[in-house]
Amino acid sequence: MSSSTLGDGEDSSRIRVAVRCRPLFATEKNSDVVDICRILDEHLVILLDPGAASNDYLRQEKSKEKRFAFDQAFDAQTDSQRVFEATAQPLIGSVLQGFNCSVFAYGSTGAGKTFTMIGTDTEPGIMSRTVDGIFQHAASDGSLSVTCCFVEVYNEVLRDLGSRDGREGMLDLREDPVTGPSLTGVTEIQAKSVEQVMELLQEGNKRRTTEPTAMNVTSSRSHAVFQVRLERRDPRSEGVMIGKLSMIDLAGSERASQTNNSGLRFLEGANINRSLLALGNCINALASGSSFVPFRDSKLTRLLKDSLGGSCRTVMIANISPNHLSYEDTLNTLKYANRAKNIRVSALQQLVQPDDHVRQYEHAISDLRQEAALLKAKLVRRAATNPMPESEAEAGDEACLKEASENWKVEIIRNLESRSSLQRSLMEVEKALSQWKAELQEAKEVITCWKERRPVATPSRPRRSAEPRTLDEWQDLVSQIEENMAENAATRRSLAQRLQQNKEAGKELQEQLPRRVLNEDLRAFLELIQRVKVLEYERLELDHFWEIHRRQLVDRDDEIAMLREQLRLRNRHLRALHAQLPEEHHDQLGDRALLDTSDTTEHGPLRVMQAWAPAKEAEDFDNWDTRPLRQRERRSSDDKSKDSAELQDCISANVIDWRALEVPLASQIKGLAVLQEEGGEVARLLLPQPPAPPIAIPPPTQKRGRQFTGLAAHGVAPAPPVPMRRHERSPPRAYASEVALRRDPGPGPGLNSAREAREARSPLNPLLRAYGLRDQRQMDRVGNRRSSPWRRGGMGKAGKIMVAPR
Ligand SMILES: Nc1ncnc2c1ncn2[C@@H]1O[C@H](COP(=O)(O)OP(=O)(O)OP(=O)(O)O)[C@@H](O)[C@H]1O
Repeated sequence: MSSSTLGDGEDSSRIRVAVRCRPLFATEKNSDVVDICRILDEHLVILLDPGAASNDYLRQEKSKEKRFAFDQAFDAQTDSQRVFEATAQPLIGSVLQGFNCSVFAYGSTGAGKTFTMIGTDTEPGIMSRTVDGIFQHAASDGSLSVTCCFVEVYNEVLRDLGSRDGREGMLDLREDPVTGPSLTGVTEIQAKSVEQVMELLQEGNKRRTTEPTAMNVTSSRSHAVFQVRLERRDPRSEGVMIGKLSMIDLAGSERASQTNNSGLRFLEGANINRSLLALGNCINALASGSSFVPFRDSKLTRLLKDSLGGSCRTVMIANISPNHLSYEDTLNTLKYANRAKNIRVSALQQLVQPDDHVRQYEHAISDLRQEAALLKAKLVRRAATNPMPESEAEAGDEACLKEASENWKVEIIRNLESRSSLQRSLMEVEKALSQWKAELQEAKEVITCWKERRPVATPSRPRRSAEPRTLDEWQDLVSQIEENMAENAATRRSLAQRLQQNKEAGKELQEQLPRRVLNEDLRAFLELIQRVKVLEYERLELDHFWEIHRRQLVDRDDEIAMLREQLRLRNRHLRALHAQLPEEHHDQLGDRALLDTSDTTEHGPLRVMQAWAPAKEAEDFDNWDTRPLRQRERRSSDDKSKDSAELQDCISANVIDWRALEVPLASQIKGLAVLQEEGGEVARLLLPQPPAPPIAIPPPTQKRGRQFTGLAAHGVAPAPPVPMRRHERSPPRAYASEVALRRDPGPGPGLNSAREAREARSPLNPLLRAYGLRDQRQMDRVGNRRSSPWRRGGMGKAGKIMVAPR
C-alpha cells in the first residue's frame, strides 16, 4: 500500500471548523428567553453577555461578550443544504480519491447535532446528503463499491445499529497497524442506491439509545458513527483506492449534572463526558503537535483513531443554542471548537497497487514454503522415532496443517479477546446494578418516611439536582428503577451465559491444539500467547471479584450501622421501661442483655462485632443506672417523673422509631445469633443470671488511667496502674482493665495462698459476689474467656455485653 499527501491548499492541513446556531424554539420565544448569538459574515460568532441581554443591571459591568472566528458560521436561517455544501460536500472528492475523512457534530443537548447530521424526513441531514453526493459523483463509475455501517458507542460499549438486534449486538474493536481500527462482526451493507443507505440510517436511528433529558425530549445518549467505505479502481495507476468517510453525531457535551438526570442516566452522562473528554484530549494533543495522542482512553477515540487529524481530513460542526440560559454550554462548545482549529493534518491517500498485492502474496508464499519445509522435516523425524497412526499421516498434508494452525491462532485470540470484552461489559452492568440498588433502597426509604410522616434521613450520596418532589414522583422513580434493574439483570444473565459459552469454546480450542498445530515450536509459541491472554483475562476477572467483594463489604457496613441504630433504640426503650415500671412489676421485666459501649474502637476482622457496640450510646452510658433495681427504687419521685416526662417528650416529638423497636431482643439480631451458634460467652451472658445478693457498693474512688466502665458502674475502683512490659504495651482495649486487674501485686498477711490473697484484694470481688461466683477462676471457667471468640480470633476490642442485675 502506498501513500501520498493531499495537497490541495491550506484547508487540507488543518481541521475545518464550522459553527451552526439553531433557531429559538416557539416555546423559548414565548418565554423570557433572549437570543444571545450573532453570526456575522458567515465567519464571526458573537456571544452576547447573558446578563446584559437579560437587563440585569448588576451584571452589565462585567461583560461576558465573546467573539470567535471560524471557517464557517451558520445562523439560524441557514438550511441543511447550505451547511452540507460548505462542510461535507468538499470531502466527497477526497474520499473517492482514497483519503480518510470525517465530519462530526459537537455541542450540548438540544443544540441541533442530530438535526444537522441525520436530519428529518423533510430536511435530511449531512449523512444522507453525503451518500447522495457520492452516488451522484460516481454515477458513471462502475468500479465503485460502497460499504456502510452504522454503530453507536453507548456507555463505553459499541453496538451495531445496522443489525435487527441492535441493542444486543455488541461489537469488538480491533486495531490493525495497517488498515486501522475495524469492527468485528458489524453489519455492513453493500449499498447500491441512496434509498438503501437512507433505510439503514432511518432504521439505525430508531434503534439508537435516546432518552428525554431536561433539555431535550429525544436526547441521544450515545455517539452515533456512520461509516462509508469506498473502493474504486484508479484509472491511471490501476490501483484500488480505498477511502473511508466517518460521520459522527456525538452525544450532548453538557455536564451530566445539568441534564437533571439521576441513576443510569447520570452514569450515561458520566460515560458521555468521559468519551468527550478523551476526544478533547486527543484534539488538544493533535493541536499541540504532541507525539503521543491518547486515542486509547475511550472507545469513541479508538474507533475514530484514523478519522481524527493525522492521516485524515476532518470537519467539525459545533452546534450551539442561542438561548441565554445555555450561555455556559455554548461558550464551552465555542472554546472547544476554537481549539480544534489548531489541529494540523496531513491526509494520506490509501492506494493499493496491484503490485502490492503481488508482493504480499509472494511474502506469504515464501513464509508458507519455509513453514512447510520445517514441518516436513519434523514429520520425517517423528515418523522415524514414533510412527504415526494411519489416519494422522493422511491428515498430514502440509498446507492443511499450516492453515489449521493459523486458524487455531486466530480463533483462540478472538475467543480470548471476546472473553475480556464480555467480562468488561459484565463489570459495567454489575456496577450499574449496584448503583441502582442503592438508589432503590434510598427511594423506598424516602417513601416509607413520607408515608409515616417521619423526617427523611440525610442521604448517603449527594442529592441530585432533580429529586422527585412528590410522593407520586418518588413512586414513579421506584418503578422506573425496578424496570431498569430488571433490564440490567436480563443483560447480566445474557452476558454471563455468553461468557460461559465462550469459556467452553475456549476449552475446546485448547484441547484441539495438539491436533491442529503439529509444529512443536509454533505450538509452544501459541501456548505462550494463549497463556498471556488467559492471564490478562484472569486479572480482569480478579478485579471484577474484588469489586463485588468490596461492594458486599460496603453493604455489610450499612447493615451493621442499621443494627447499631436498632440496638440503640432498643436500649433506650428498655431504660425508659425500667424508669416507668412501678416496683411491683420489676420482676416481669426479666433479664435483658444491655450493651456496654465502653470501648467501641474498631479492631479485628469480624465486622459484625462492631454492631454490638452502639457508638451513639457511648456518651449516655456512664449515666446509666446499672445498680440492682431494688436499690434504684430509692430514687426520688422527681427523678421518676423526669424520666417519664422525657419518654413522653420522645414519643410526642416522634423521636422514637417504633418500627425499629419491633426488632425484639439483642439475641435475635443476626450478628449475635451467629456468635451464639459458635458458643462462648455471648450465649452465657444472654442466659438469666443468678440473683445478686444485696451488696454494699463502696463509692467510686478517684479515677486513674483507663477505666473499665462496667466495673466503675458497680462502684469498683480501677486497679492501680502497673507498668507494662514492652510486649504488653498495647493489649486489646476491651481487656486492658482486666489485664490490669490481673496484675495485682502479691498476697497480703494471713491469707492461704497467693492467688486467694490476690483475689481478696482484687477490686473484682464485689462483682464476683454480685453474680454468686466463688473466685476469678470460676468466672474464667463460666465465661470461658480464654477460648472466647475474641481471644481465638484476636478480635480484641468489640463492645462488651453486660447483664443488668436485678
Ligand atoms: N437548525 C435547526 N432548525 C430547525 N430546528 C432545529 C435546528 N436545530 C435543531 N432543531 C430542533 O431542535 C430540537 C433538538 O435538536 P437535536 O435533537 O438535533 O439536538 P441534539 O443536539 O442532537 O440534542 P441531544 O444531544 O440531546 O441529542 C429538535 O426538535 C430539532 O428539530
